[in-house]
Amino acid sequence: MNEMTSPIHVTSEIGKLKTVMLHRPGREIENLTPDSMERLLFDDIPYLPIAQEEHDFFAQTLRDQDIEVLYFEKLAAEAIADDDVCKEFLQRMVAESGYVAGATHDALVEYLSSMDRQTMIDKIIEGVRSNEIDIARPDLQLVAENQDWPFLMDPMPNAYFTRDPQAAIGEGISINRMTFPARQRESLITEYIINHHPRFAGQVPVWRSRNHETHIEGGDELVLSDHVLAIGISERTTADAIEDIGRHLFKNSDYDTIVAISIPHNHAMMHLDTVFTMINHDQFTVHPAILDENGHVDNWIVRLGDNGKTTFEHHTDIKEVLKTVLNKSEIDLIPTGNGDPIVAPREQWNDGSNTLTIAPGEVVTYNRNYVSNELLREHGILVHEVRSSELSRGRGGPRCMSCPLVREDI
Ligand SMILES: NC(=[NH2+])NCCC[C@H](N)C(=O)O
Repeated sequence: MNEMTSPIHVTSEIGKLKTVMLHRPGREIENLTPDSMERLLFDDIPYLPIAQEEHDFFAQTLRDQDIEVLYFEKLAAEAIADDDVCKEFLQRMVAESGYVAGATHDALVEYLSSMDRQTMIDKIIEGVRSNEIDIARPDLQLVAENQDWPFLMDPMPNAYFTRDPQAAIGEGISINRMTFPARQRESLITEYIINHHPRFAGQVPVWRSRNHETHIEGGDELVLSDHVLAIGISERTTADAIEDIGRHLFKNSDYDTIVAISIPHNHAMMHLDTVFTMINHDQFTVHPAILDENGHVDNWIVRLGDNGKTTFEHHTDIKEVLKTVLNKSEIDLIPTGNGDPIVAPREQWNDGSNTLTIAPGEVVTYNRNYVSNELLREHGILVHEVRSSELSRGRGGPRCMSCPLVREDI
């Protein structure tokens, strides 16, 4: 199958983007509080109406480039159109929210079942407050555990970072086991979209499902070419998960090489794509803080050896590794914030390295990172800037906020 017939087709980070999945931030954002935001992986509370304006501007910027924009929440509502599928989905969603059976479980299922499909999905993402439903005979869980917590079902404020719960690779997808409870239910929604939405059902190989103990997130999964991936070993992605997805890809797809890159395990750099992105055939952005004084970073080339086992080779010179695996004579690594000791960390914090490439040498970035943007232009890149005051408070930029589903081959 090729990009014309397959619902998913992503053989690079840079091929002309044709179809992308976004989520428009909704009332889940207004369910953040100072007490919950850290656990919900936010550093501040965005002002929703402006965040939505900014997000609409982002979506329109993509549409203006002839990119088809699909919305996660809409696909989800369509995926559960069938009554039995919807029932099963609700059962699993409420269970993963902490209620396997009992009065609270029953009340939540009944409450959500009374809504039309779109309202139901929006509500699940928004979260359900304790005072929204009357539970006549509370169960032990409600009485003993939920006293001080205002939610029966937690909001999913990170849903607008559609990059992470899944990643399109070739004609297939990885449906990700997320690291933190704050995000784990997002990929349950993905699972229903892939298994039940008519656009995808039965047509998309799943390279790795969310039924795993070790985790991997889309922000760490970079598709460098039609046979090479780069995957971050990070706060969110374990080496075990990388080898696991490698075993499946090496056997069942054209992918034969993974460059596993070790990055610091911290909140500012939670995924590889916050410090390293591909923007052209031979150009990358890189945050200088992941490199040592020689410009090196620990990385391993993972391949398939004899007898179905993976092999790995340790390297440090990432430039040389990229030249080898991509078969290029030169690689241009463009430092975030021009490598300045103040500008680089400041702009990285607001996703100055998190570029979404929409065609070779053409990217979408946040307008606030003006030093990095200027530098990209000096390196010959065409930059579309989008508004970023409120969206950036969730620690994600244009790459995090988008899940490419179809790109042209390069
Ligand atoms: N691909 C990315 N870098 N995504 C950023 C996600 C940010 C989100 N608040 C989280 O911590 O999960």
